[in-house]
Amino acid sequence: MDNQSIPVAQLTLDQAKEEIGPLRKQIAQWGKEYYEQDSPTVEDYVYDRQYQRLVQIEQRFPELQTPDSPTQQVGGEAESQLTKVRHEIPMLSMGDVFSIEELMDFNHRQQENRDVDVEAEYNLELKIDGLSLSLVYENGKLVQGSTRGNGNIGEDVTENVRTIKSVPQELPEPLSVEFRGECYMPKESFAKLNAQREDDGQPIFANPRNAAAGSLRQLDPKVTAKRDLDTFMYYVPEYQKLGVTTQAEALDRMRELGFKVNPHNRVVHNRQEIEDYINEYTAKRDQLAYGIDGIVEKVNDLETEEALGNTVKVPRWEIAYKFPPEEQPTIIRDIEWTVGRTGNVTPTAVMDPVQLAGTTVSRASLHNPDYLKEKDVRLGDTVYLHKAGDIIPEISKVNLSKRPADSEPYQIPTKCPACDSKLVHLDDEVALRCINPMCPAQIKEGLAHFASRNAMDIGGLGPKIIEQLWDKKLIHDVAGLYALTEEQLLTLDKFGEKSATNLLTSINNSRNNSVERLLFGLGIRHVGAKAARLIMAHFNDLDQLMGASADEISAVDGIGPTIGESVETYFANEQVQSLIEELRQSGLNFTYLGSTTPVDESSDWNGKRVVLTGKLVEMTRTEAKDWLEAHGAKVTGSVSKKTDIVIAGEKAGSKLTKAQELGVDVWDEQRFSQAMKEEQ
Ligand SMILES: NC(=O)c1ccc[n+]([C@@H]2O[C@H](COP(=O)([O-])OP(=O)(O)OC[C@H]3O[C@@H](n4cnc5c(N)ncnc54)[C@H](O)[C@@H]3O)[C@@H](O)[C@H]2O)c1
Ligand SMILES: [Zn+2]
Repeated sequence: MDNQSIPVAQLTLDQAKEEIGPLRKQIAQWGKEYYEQDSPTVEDYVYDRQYQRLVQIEQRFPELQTPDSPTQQVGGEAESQLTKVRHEIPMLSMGDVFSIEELMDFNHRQQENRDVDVEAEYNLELKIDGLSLSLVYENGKLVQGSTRGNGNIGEDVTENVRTIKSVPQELPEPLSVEFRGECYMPKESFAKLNAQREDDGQPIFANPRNAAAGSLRQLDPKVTAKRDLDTFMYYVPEYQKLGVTTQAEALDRMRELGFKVNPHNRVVHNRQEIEDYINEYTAKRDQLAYGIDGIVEKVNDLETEEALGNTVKVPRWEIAYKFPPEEQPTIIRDIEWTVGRTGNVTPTAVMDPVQLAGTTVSRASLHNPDYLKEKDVRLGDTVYLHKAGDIIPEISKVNLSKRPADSEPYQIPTKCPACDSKLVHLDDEVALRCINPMCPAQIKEGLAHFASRNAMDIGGLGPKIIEQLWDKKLIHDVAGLYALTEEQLLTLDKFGEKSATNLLTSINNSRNNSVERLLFGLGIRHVGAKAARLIMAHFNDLDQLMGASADEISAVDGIGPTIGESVETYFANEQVQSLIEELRQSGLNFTYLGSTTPVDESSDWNGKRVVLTGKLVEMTRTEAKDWLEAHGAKVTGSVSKKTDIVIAGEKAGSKLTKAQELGVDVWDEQRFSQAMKEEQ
């Protein structure tokens, strides 16, 4: 997607051809994650932006349109193990606009339709953030509930739907009609569910909509029953069967029949009324118990609606106005400092929880003391929170008018929160560090790193287990892992024989790893997975490496003096030497068996061309480069049109300028480090 910077209006046909394939692939992938797996990896408006671009390219170059483009398809495939259901009347998606101007344009175009006489009366409704649901009644009895799926084929969720309290099993009249609406999870239930899942160590849902979808699309209705799902019904395709003529009447009629219908709809006739409604609900949005992501405008007269009809993907009689990305005020309650593996001590703001773009946010990184001082964030301050890069919660600014009178500048700690030793700034780094080698926080992080996938790859040894092993004094360094017994493991919380055996097996297997994994796992500063591989491919044996000088190490192709010195200093340390001896006694393999450190091909970074520029704060350039390469990215020295991402640290110069000129995606360090965390 190299041309992304070029406005669609200026694209040549060749450029458009080049861009459109990968763009479609990306959108289809996001769609799959969102619709089928209920687990999106990007925020909605990241998706929307790319989707809009695809729409525009296809409009400008109709010859590039294909029937399998995501712009021609509704949702995802009904791929789960649930039984499939065919929708006699397709369940469609909806067009969207992002401003009142665009909405007015849509209305004008619609009213100028030569075949249909459109009277400008609209019914406005809230756009509920859930998933579409179809309910079929025969003779007044609920006979089928289904999801939208790809619009033509959905999933049968009848038994699951029967567990939802707001869905009537029987209507007061013997009607045979299909009703449609939204199944959603109230905000509070969503927050509770996620908190529960976090406690249980299960993955959390990205937003209420995905939580609702994940809960409704269950094989076992008992699971659905435990989730707090609710519904708002809003559409009857065969409205004649209800004897109504307008959308507003249809809603009233559904209410009479015992459905839950959202009370906030309003019939409007002009721009002013539309704007009033939008403004009103933009403001009220946060007070609602359920998530809404916009406003739906529908032609009120149902005969007109029918005459306008649909495209293959969206109705011509309705449109969604999407709310702009959010910013929320909240209050700083605490600033927490955490110690990383390299002793890097970083502040995190802890705030009153707020709903931000569909998720509950209560923490945001403040990165380092300089950043904190620059923002002048203080305890008790009211701040505005938004999602940087559409994903990362970030404090945009302090609301000074609300600063308490007795407020004082925040005091940066001088001592390590984990071991109480004095914190320092190493060679002019912005980062604060604890340099106590016995610091428990660092050792625990070090253990987690040692066990991680690209290092010793010890499955089952996560942070919670490490914490317990540490607290029970069962281990104090990585060598201790190899002395653990089943008996000891059985004393851990919720640890049965099976978990104990599994963990012991993975620890045992790790003894045979090729040595570059061990070298990387030791967590020597600047030595990433790739550097470890290059070094061990050259020295072959850990003893050889330990006998080598900084110069000899730096002489290895691809390894610079910083790494050379760091490795030499590390192995010169007596404590390190006795650790290595212990590891040898434990039977660890010290030789290079040919590279086994995998390049992570499933990573989003695989195949991306990345340029690093400027000074990074949380990590060194080498660390960043190694990490990127281990995730399949190609790190190059200069910016060109082929570059996918430029990661710009502080004081970035000409490369940044060039990237901006070429419109290459520029990321700051925060965004990158967040992405790194998400890949772990
Ligand atoms: N983050 C991601 O990776 C990702 C991927 C795919 C799609 N998405 C998001 O999904 C959305 C597109 O999905 P879509 O095609 O399902 O469209 P949509 O969800 O934006 O709009 C259509 C749906 O709105 C719902 N709706 C809610 N209230 C309604 C009301 N009062 N009247 C009528 N319909 C109402 C219906 O279920 C309907 O199917 C976009 O917001 C997009 O950002 C995100
Ligand atoms: Zn410490």
